[in-house]
Amino acid sequence: MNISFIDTKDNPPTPMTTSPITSSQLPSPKGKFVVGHLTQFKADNKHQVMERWVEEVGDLFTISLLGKKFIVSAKPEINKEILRLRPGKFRRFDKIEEILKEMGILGVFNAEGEAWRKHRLITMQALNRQNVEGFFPTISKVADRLWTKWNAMAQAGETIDVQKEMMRYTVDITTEIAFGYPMNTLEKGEDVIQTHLEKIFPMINARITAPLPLWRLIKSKKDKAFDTAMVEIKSTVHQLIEEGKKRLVEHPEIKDHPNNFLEALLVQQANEGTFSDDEVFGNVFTMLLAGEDTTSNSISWSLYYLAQNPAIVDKIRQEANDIYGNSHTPSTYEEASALTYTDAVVQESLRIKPVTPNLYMTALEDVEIEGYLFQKGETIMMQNKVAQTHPDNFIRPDEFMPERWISSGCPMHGGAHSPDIIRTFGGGSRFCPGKGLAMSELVITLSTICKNFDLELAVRPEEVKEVFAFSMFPENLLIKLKAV
Ligand code: HEM
Repeated sequence: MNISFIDTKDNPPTPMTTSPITSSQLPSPKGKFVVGHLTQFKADNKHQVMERWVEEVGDLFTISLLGKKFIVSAKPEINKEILRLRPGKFRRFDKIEEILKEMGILGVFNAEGEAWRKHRLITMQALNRQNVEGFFPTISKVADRLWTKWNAMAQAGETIDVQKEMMRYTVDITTEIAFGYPMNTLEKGEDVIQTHLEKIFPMINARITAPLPLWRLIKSKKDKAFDTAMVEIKSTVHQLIEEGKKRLVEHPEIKDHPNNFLEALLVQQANEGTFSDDEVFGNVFTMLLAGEDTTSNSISWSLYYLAQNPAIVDKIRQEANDIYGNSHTPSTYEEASALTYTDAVVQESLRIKPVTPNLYMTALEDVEIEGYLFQKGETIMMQNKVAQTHPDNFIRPDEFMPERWISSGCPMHGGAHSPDIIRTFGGGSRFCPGKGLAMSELVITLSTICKNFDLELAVRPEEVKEVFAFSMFPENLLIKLKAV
């Protein structure tokens, strides 16, 4: 049975000067009796469902999932303020903390309040500019491996399953940077850690978005496989922690120049004793969780557009030839940093296809923002992609135009351009600390690919679907390559 909620799209509630609007006064899309909007929300493209609702009822509304009310906000000024008011007045949706803790993961992503600060500090140090520069040889080595592999695939006329390939590529980079584990899934195929991670990541998403925690009552085959994978990963990382501690004693100079994130955490643990082994594990695992899918899916989305825009590929190639003409990949961090056109391509891709189109936050107290009152305990599902692809903020928003990020020579000069509303990396004090590393990986990878190959979509553009599972990825993205 369908019931009608108030639809106030043509006549939205406007904040009065004296009493702010509360969630009970907000409109709602049409839902179903008892389950509310659950049936539509269960889809793996729930971000698109919510974007459709924004078109139907406006940019601030409520939905109901099994009787629990959630606020959906696509208002950039409200979302920015919510992100800014953490950790004091808002927190990440508590289900994320609950699920990760249940899995034995305690790190910067799911810590809150004061506990979060100590995790944040060390994460920021480990991912600072100097260390990102130090990670360059790892990225460059794996990019070179990608070139070797894709060159062979191009010669053989093979079709490339981009998302799958990019997962392997970034897991190789991230595991080495996170804990010095030299994985080579690109060339050697299956790796025991990779196989476990492939079971763990989708399950985290499934549990965070599950309406009921059924796995606590009865364990499915997948739940059992997940438990085994978690035990294996923990034992591997704890073994690496022991080896790292030994290295630190044998080579005290590591204290000044930790080679990876795990070593940086162990130095902190030895100096201040503020981190338990479980917290060291939690943060190393968080690096994998936060840094892998996001980066690999962002590269995949960029390739989706590049495979349809040979003129942009030409420009990236031209820039690569000018800067590092004789090698397959940039040879130094300085060369990679000079790839400004490629950087613009990356920024455009992160604008138009943010792999994190939504972020969920809960109010820790009553907070009034822009005439709306968010009450203690209410959860706000922020839909940030909407503003990033809206004509008020970006001229011709649905077109892939890297030039909009280059101020000199920008053909859209004078048109709408609001870089401040981009939330692909979040905002406020919990802004993504891995942005520098991610940008570096993206630029080096795209430059390497375009310098060496012409790309062509092997499917029609409309056959590539946006799917959301912890982050948003292009399903069915197949391309063909031709070596140049
Ligand atoms: C294109 C790639 C990436 C995207 C789009 C991305 C996006 C995000 C977003 C949206 C958040 C939440 C921010 C907020 O709540 O305000 C976040 C948090 C985080 N990201 Fe990233 N990320 C990327 C890559 C990385 C990488 C490579 C790493 C590290 C290896 C990383 C580590 C983290 C961590 C540790 C947090 C939690 C920070 C905190 O809660 O204080 N991310 N990221």
